[in-house]
Amino acid sequence: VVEEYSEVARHYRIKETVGSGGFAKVKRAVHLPTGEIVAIKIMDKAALGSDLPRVKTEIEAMKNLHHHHICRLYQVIETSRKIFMILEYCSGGELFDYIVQRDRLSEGESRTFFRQIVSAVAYMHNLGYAHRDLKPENLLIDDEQNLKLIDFGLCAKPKGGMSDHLYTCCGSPAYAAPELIAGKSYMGSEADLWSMGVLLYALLNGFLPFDDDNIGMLYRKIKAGKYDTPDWLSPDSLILLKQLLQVDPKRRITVDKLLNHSWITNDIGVPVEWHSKHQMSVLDEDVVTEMSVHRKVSRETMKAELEKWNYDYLTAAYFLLLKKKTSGRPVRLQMTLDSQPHPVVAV
Ligand SMILES: Cn1cc(Br)cc1C(=O)Nc1[nH]nc2c1CN(C(=O)N[C@H](CN1CCCC1)c1ccccc1)C21CC1
Repeated sequence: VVEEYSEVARHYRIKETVGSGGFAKVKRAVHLPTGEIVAIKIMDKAALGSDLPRVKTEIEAMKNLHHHHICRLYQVIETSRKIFMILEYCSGGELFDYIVQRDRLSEGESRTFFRQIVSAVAYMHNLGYAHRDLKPENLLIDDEQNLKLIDFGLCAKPKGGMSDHLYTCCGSPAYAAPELIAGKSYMGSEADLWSMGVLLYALLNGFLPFDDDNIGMLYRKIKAGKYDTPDWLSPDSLILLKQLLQVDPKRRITVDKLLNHSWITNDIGVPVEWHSKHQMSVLDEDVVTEMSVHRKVSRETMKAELEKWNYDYLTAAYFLLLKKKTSGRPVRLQMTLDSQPHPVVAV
């Protein structure tokens, strides 16, 4: 087992497990060169079996998705038996647990979170991706109360663009759109909007619009599209829920219409900004300086290496130094294990 972790252990000190799912587990870790906290998603290739393509899908998608409300991928390490995804750490855990702990959220808090979800989904849809598994378990809260979207194993980027239809039935039943469970061909983007309706309902009520222990009954409820409307729901939120939980996908609201929807802009006044705050085209000069000095190479050499975006330890060091800079911490790399001078034995 040791050799499986040797590559990871060179740059990371692995801490406790924060989540374990079917074929993967997630551990908190420290990135030794910067001291930054990260999350490492560890998957055993043998245990993955036929699910291995999902991991490749997730990795390829995350390499193209750079957004402040999408969990960032820093590095990928593949050994003979394991795949390690080094990802952004969110200390607030899952939105799901946050809602459960509070029973339900106020309209104001629901709006703050929902705007962040709209921002991430609008960014994805405008890049031609559909998430297809939107639910509170896949939204993490970071240390600044920002939501970060995770789990892109089911996301799709139809070859023919967003107008192309998808066929694979996937995602979690309670959040699945009627056309998806009807087995019809469907648009990933339209299915995402339905899931956002289920999400908004869960934020505002603390329970699901369609729920049943019997999967057949659950499907019938979803296809009927009828849900309870507790008296604490405002008229505006009822209107928005109705536009999202439209059984006919062609009549369902699109994410572009959501950006300046009256419920979305209530009390805030401005539409949702979906463009990414992360820009990838220009490398940050301070970070390049620190890295080129630390590795004793010219800035040009370091820039050329970084622009390959290999998602190796250089990519991780770049992103984590940049995160330090934006958080106002010093842009400094510590000596890592392999570049540490060997301990001199005290004579
Ligand atoms: C729960 N929790 C409590 C604290 Br404090 C921090 C966390 C926490 O999970 N933090 C965290 N930061 N970054 C991540 C996580 C969890 N995490 C995850 O990717 N978590 C998902 C959660 N999915 C939701 C539905 C099924 C599984 C996961 C996927 C596979 C195996 C285990 C967990 C990442 C790596 C992106």
